[in-house]
Amino acid sequence: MITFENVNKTYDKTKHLALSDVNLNICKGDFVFVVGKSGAGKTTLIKMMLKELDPSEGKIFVDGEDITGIKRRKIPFYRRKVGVVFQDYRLLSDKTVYENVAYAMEIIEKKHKDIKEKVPEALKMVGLSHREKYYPDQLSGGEQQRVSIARAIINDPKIIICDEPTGNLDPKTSVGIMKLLKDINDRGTTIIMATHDREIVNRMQSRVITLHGGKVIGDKKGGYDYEDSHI
Ligand SMILES: Nc1ncnc2c1ncn2[C@@H]1O[C@H](COP(=O)(O)OP(=O)(O)OP(=O)(O)O)[C@@H](O)[C@H]1O
Repeated sequence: MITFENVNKTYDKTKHLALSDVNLNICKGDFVFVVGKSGAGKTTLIKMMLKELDPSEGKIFVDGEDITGIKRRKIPFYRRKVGVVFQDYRLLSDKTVYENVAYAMEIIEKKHKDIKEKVPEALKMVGLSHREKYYPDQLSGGEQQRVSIARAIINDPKIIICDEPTGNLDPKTSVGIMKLLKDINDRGTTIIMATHDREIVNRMQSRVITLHGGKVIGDKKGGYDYEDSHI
């Protein structure tokens, strides 16, 4: 589903490699954590999957397509395959919960009838049917993150990429968000999640890709229990 082949990234030609010879293969339906200390390259890796950054060298394939070669005008079509969840939710403050989720369908010109049918379904899935008419600033952090997850799934992406989705949430709320992401994964959506949260990684016992200094230094199923002292 996602393949990195010999990917290198330098932001500045005179500086070090932000990613160095990264080779990865993520399969359909995987739940993958990307971990590593600050500056390890997690965000760089994620931005490449979103086609916000291109590798300096190497290739990235997503769902059989070489995304390094996609023309600029085709990028919005590529991004429809990928849902995104950020640490800071990124909801539109002047739109209600319903409107925030509906907007993701409106911008790709989905029919009004489909929007009316699908948005309530997505809000039900994330447990927020009763908050449809609320604005983001009337919601807790956990509720705002649920809205952003509803927005991420509304166009049925094959992949959801999460950058520190629990970074602003307390442990109990984080557990609820992880349960929701696991439910979405159980329905067949591939999930890639960058996180610093060891407890969550240990609890999930899923695949963990560890980056250090831009290199993949670990890739195995289990917890965040690397012997490597600098992680
Ligand atoms: N726009 C940029 N220009 C120059 N260097 C950058 C840029 N963005 C990131 N870097 C460098 O690339 C390396 C990897 O950064 P990246 O943001 O991917 O790490 P990260 O693991 O996501 O860190 P964090 O956990 O703090 O978000 C770091 O050395 C960083 O300084």
